[in-house]
Amino acid sequence: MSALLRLEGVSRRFGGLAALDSVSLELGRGEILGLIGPNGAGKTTLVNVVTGVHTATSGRVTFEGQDITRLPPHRVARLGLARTWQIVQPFPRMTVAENVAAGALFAGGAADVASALAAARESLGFVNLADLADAPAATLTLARRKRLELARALAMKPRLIMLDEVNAGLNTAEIDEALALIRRIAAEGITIVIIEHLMKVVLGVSTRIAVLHHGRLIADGAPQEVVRDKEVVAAYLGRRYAERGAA
Ligand SMILES: Nc1ncnc2c1ncn2[C@@H]1O[C@H](COP(=O)(O)OP(=O)(O)OP(=O)(O)O)[C@@H](O)[C@H]1O
Repeated sequence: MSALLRLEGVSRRFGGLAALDSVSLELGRGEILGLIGPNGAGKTTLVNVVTGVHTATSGRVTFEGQDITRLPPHRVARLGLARTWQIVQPFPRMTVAENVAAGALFAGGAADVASALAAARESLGFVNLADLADAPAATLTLARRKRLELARALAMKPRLIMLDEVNAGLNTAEIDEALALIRRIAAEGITIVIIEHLMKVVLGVSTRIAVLHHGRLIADGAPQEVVRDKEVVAAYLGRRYAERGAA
């Protein structure tokens, strides 16, 4: 089966810093890839390079066999590749539904405003925010703004969704809800890349884990193998986590 997303030797430099250093990675349809690594490892940069926010300094990115390395964000979105942003910034005066509809229009998933608003209400229902559809986005709590962000990405009708720390700052009950929601997204047939620091979430949903460290891919494989990998433990998880995990 051909890969849905493929990165071949992708590097991205910012001045003298290699935020991504020759990363090669393949993602198959239906996978849930947990992308982990320390702060500054290059995770968000990888999402930015794939979604056209930044252009790779070298290397190649293909989506469903099409070269997307130099496409701008709206063209990437129109191919069915949606993402969430780590820092959630909805248009504050627009309603929750209007914010989500804007995403559907951006990605070309809706032909006009009325169908974009219909798609928005559907995805707000999916993330359990339907009752706040007509509230101004500025009134939402952080946890709800994160769900709005997810709804906005889902309204684009993506085949692949890249989730950048959608669960940061949630409490235990909210984390369980988030896990259930990610599984429901996967059950819709949407392939997922999830950047996440909460290992409970990463291990709870990922079918595979990839680890970045200083812009390099240092591990990529089955979750239980990756979390025992010596380099991953040294760079990110720490010995205490590994001992707890093994126990
Ligand atoms: N636009 C930019 N200009 C300059 N440097 C950047 C830019 N974006 C990212 N970087 C740098 O690239 C490196 C990788 O950053 P990135 O945000 O991708 O890491 P991350 O793994 O997502 O980190 P975190 O877990 O803290 O979100 C960091 O050193 C960061 O400072």
